[in-house]
Amino acid sequence: MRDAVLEVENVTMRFGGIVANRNVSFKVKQGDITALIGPNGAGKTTIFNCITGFYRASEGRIVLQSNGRSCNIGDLITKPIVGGSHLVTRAGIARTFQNIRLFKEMSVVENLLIAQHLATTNNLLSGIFKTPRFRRTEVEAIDRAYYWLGQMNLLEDANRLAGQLPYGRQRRLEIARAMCTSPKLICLDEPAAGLNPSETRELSQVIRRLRSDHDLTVLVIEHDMGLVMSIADHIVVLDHGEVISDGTPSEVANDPAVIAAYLGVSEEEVTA
Ligand SMILES: Nc1ncnc2c1ncn2[C@@H]1O[C@H](COP(=O)(O)OP(=O)(O)OP(=O)(O)O)[C@@H](O)[C@H]1O
Repeated sequence: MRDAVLEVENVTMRFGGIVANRNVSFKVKQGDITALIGPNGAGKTTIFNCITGFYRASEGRIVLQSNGRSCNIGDLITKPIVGGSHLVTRAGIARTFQNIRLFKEMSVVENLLIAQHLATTNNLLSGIFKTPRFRRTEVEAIDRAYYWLGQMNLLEDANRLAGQLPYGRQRRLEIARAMCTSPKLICLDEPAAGLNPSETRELSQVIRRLRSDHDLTVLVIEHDMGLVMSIADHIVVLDHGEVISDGTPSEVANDPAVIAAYLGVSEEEVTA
């Protein structure tokens, strides 16, 4: 049986009086494509923000297994002085956003180089003196950027401004940018939002290839059920901030609690 690369344990997230997530627990297994689904406002993005270190969970633990070590996400972001979500990226979690967040006035390749600067340990002095290590990491960063442009079929766009790319290409560039940090786990927040059917099919191939060719584990929030059912090995369903179902796609699709949540009726009405 494969190990879990990520364990979310009893996570509760409050914003003042609003409880966005309550006692959420699930595991993401190494090499799986896990989908997080649920109606609008179910708490999916909030749990993503806790996993990727943008929020500190009010209660509970999130643990990533990385290079034989257990990394507690809460500890990484609250580490004195140096703590922050960049340490989560360094530990091996990368993400994309529901609303594309590229540097639109920069070129495509510059977007990929900036992402890698966050993940490297070069400091100001090595930059000023252009040490051999600094030069080597710069060359590696450029090589990695072009490698991922190739993988995402974006090589011809390398020197265009990111904001000028068609929407579907911007989505692929976001994935390339996340992959440039060499993650173990990539978290994709609604990657198919705004894509047409042929772009969505291309995206599902890209996600499958990431897993099969790059030893990657994928956690994806998605509303497009066609995409979810075609790529996911494992689905976790949230409703009103809580996990209401967790299993294989067929288990979840036949779960009365899930059908009720999506139809907005009670579970008894579904089973009646
Ligand atoms: N920063 C915040 N401050 C206050 N309330 C918030 C904040 N972020 C989210 N919420 C609330 O938490 C709940 C869960 O929101 P969240 O965005 O996580 O849901 P979601 O499942 O991602 O929704 P969608 O599918 O519409 O993106 C909602 O009631 C939302 O209004």
